[in-house]
Amino acid sequence: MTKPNEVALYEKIEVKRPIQRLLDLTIFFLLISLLLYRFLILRSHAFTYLHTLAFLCELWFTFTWLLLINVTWNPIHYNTYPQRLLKRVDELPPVDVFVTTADPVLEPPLITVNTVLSLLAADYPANRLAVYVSDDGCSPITFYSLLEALAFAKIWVPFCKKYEVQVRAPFRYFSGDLSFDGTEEFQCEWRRMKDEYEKLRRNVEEAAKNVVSPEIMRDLADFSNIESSNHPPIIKAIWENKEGLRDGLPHLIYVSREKRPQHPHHYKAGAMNALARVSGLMTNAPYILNVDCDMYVNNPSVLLQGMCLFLDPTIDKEYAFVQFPQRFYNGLKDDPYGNQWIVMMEFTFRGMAGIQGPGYMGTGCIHRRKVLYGQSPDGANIFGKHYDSELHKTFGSSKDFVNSAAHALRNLADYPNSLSNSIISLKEVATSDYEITSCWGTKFGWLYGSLLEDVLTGSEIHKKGWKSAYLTPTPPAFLGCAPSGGPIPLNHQKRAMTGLLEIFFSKKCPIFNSLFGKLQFRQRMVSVWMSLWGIRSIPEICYATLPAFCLIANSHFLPKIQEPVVCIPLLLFVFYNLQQLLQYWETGQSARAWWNNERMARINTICASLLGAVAVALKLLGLSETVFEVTKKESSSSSDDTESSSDGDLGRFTFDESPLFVPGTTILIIQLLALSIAFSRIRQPNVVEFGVGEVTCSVWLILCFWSFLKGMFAKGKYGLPWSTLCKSSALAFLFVCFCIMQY
Ligand SMILES: O=c1ccn([C@@H]2O[C@H](COP(=O)(O)OP(=O)(O)O[C@H]3O[C@H](CO)[C@@H](O)[C@H](O)[C@H]3O)[C@@H](O)[C@H]2O)c(=O)[nH]1
Ligand SMILES: [Mn+2]
Repeated sequence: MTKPNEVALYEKIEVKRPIQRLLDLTIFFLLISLLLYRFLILRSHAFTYLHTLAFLCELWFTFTWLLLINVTWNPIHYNTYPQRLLKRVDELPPVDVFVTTADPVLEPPLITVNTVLSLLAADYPANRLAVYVSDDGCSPITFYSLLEALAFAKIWVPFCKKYEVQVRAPFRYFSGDLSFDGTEEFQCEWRRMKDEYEKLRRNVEEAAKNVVSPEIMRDLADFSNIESSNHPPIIKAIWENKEGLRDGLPHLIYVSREKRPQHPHHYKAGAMNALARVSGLMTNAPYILNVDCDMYVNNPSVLLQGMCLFLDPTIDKEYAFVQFPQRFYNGLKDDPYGNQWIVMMEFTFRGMAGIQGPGYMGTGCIHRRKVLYGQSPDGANIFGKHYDSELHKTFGSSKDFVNSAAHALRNLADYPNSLSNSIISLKEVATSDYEITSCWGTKFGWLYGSLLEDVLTGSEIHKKGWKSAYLTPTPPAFLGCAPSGGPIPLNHQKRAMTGLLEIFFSKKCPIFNSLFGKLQFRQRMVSVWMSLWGIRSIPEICYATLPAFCLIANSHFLPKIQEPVVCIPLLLFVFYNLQQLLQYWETGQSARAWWNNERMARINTICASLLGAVAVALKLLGLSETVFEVTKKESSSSSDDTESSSDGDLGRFTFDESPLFVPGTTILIIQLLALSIAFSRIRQPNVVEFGVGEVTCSVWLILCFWSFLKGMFAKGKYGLPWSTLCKSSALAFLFVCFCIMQY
């Protein structure tokens, strides 16, 4: 598909990475050799637990390596031609945009406001765009902030379009200085805009501190005496583009779905489904873009870019969704928390794009509405029928909604476009018990059952045979806020691992589910690779204890330095790290960034995945439910964002009492004890069984957990709390006793 085509709106280009492929295969070959070596040892010597455990772990590493090669083997790049699109298409299709926010404290409203402003100002006809904000926190402050945002949008949007501003989230735009190349008029307007934005910021921040004037309180009457987890639905059209002006402001709608303690609300997936229904009644656009509240539009042409893939006349098979990468604006130099995911996006998502398509990442994605409503590529619905007169059984009891869904499924554009759709229907579809008799969340929509509703929803779409695309425009399409510190990224990671394991242990497990479905074989392998991420902690922790075990019990699991086979693990170590390093260089990052990510990967698997596995085990045993903990977003737009930490502390790892830090601290203490015991033995060289291999592994692990080592001696949030140190020391002590018993 690389032939240049005059009429095509996009083209797909294979990305050539011969060195990566060569390294992939070399590493695979070395892993197989290591397995062979292990196997021969097990056969020639008597059975030992040590070698068996090492063999099993290495078998696992080899298997996941093979899966990873499958993921990254055929990277694809898409080029899009929005200019051709504008010439070819008279009327662009409508798009509904969903923004989700859940907690005005963890997600400061100013962040949501900026995201909404960047969406209202996107390059797309205003009469074809509607922005829906879902507020799961049902917060008057969020609502009030949106009212304020609207007032500012009335001057901000024309300003952006007149001067072709690139970054349309004001907090980012005004974080830089005025460049003095503009005309005098521009400079004057720039200053006025900046002042107005400052006013908006102050109002929003003061509202968050509950300093709201009485007149405003009148607007907020609906929110009085409301609990965020127990309230009726609140739906308000903040702005309606009544005259349908192309250059006006898009619709802006606030939605807070009903919540009642007796009905599960299914977190974000539940919010998205409620938005799908509300927007179905109001605008019913055939395309839906969704972003998290912190993901602002960084490239104003994103919607046009996406449309290039949906509207291409030469296309043979439609795309179900177009995913943009997750990129972050608050990334620190050299990625100290390993939370910028640049390599992961570039290698794995681009790789998936070369198979059936990238997974859905939950944000920065444009979907076809009918696909979310469960339609298959051949037009059949979830029951395999092409026309269903009993849609109400699927979509719930609202006749108006069923009618709108029928329109969407049949690609009809004549849906009455009015925000003033009867308020009774609107509230009906946003109630907390609406879904009870329907298939929402079970057969279509955003699916329930995992904290990673995105992975689940995306892979169900692929299973129907749909493909998806991955667009990586420059400048990046969206930018969000990456979690930083210590506890926040680990919690974030733990939630992801929990979600993956929930999928793995559910009826939707990619290994068995619809084994003969329309999922391409290699895409199935991608799903398996992804869902297995959650259990990586177990082999990794086992393997991480092997060198320590050997040092204490005076034994060895790696070949000795004088044996020729030592070159297998040695080369494996060299080539693996070389390949990783090359990936960081290829994406324009430093060696330091590579190292930071390498150590964070160890910390994440050993700490976060393990606790994710525990959470899922408790869920499977029926002891507790998994909870979607919203990630804290820092409002770097506020003037007092320096957070009392000096520059030198930027990127420094922080700790709290969370059990997340126990596994890592334990592993570290074990290595330290093991090394000291080993050194005490070196004085009697003829009895020493362990070798350079074991010592190197142990030292490597200490380097990976260096921030924990520093945490042992630091104070405050930079120090490991006593309780964690005690728990970990006790566990490490038990381990050492166990090893000494084997000696
Ligand atoms: O009950 C809830 C909980 C969360 N959210 C929203 O969900 C989004 C994601 O939450 P966040 O805490 O930022 O999670 P992240 O891990 O950063 O999100 C990633 O992971 C999620 C789960 O896979 C995806 O849904 C997201 O799109 C993806 O960015 C935010 O907009 C929240 O406001 C709700 O609307 N309702
Ligand atoms: Mn997020």
